[in-house]
Amino acid sequence: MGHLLMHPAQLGSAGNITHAYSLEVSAKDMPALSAAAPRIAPASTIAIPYLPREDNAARLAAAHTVRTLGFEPMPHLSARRIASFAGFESFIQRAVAEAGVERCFVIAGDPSTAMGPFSDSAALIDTGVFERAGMKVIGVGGHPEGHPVMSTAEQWDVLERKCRSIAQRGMTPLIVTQFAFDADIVLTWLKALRERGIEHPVRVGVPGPASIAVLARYAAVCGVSACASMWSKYGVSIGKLFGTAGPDLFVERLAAGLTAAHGEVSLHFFPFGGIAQSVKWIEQYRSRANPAPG
Ligand SMILES: NC(=O)C1=CN([C@@H]2O[C@H](COP(=O)(O)OP(=O)(O)OC[C@H]3O[C@@H](n4cnc5c(N)ncnc54)[C@H](O)[C@@H]3O)[C@@H](O)[C@H]2O)C=CC1
Ligand SMILES: Nc1nc(=O)c2c([nH]1)NC[C@@H]1CN(c3ccc(C(=O)N[C@@H](CCC(=O)O)C(=O)O)cc3)CN21
Repeated sequence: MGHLLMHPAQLGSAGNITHAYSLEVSAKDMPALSAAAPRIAPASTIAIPYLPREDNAARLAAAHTVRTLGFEPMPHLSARRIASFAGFESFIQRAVAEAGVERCFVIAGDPSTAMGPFSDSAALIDTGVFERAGMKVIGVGGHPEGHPVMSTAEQWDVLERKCRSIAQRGMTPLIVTQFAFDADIVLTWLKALRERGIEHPVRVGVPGPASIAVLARYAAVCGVSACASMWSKYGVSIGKLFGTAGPDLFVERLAAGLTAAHGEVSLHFFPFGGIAQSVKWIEQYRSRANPAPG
């Protein structure tokens, strides 16, 4: 991925964990992305979640905006929310034609039953629509905290199969994990992933700085655990469940724990507190990790 923008001297130093980060920005937040764009490295990946209240026109317009701003749009496709094969195929074809989309992220989605013909993300991959449209990278979800319906063995099996299918279709698999508040759980999961011989790049989901109330609400909506011990590890004391919290301790712990055995790892930010706040947090983290010489 040709967007090395840091000075070569910075590579390999502590601040490097934020290098080539990606951001998740929904269609309604495109004005905020445009405002923050000068502070984000050109060609950065911007994921566009498949939110239930947005339609395909809004998602395609967002992908176009991302491309126009000089970034790499990565639309999400939520298998269970897609009503028809034709709708799926035309969305992908239009994403390519109108926004030059080359990467997509597939996920089952939260509905307990499929609204159309696709009950899981493998079903989308197996249509062949992605490679026929010229897609280059397909992202799949990683679940370091576990999965509500699958056993651990099933999770690895499903992840391996999806990655194999993407590669066999001539595309590059990418694993993007659900956000989490406990870096140790992510490190353990990464090690297990590599021990299973899954060597594809991983983007670790990181919650952007936000009020603790907002973080707790997103955790609840997304089924992410946020118990007292995790809050405390995240740097939020239980007597102080107001105010805001950033991923400082999470990212520091992750960066400190990463070794060559964890393979290629970068960060994917969920800017729950707003795009500008996440970008500012990353700038501040970098300047702390890589103080200006002199
Ligand atoms: N702690 C939680 O509550 C978590 C929830 N999830 C949810 O699980 C989904 C997993 O997505 P992928 O990894 O792309 O799985 P996937 O598309 O690869 O599907 C794997 C298997 O899980 C089943 N499955 C997936 N989502 C389901 C759901 N919402 N209800 C019942 N069965 C489901 C599928 O039918 C399939 O058998 C996410 O969309 C998310 O909604 C994921 C991780 C954590
Ligand atoms: N299980 C699961 N489902 C998801 O949809 C999901 C994840 N996990 N993990 C990460 C991202 C985060 N996503 C989300 C989830 C919910 C909203 C949402 O409901 N937004 C509301 C505001 C909610 C609030 O502030 O409480 C909105 O109106 O945009 C947005 C993005 C999508 N993703």
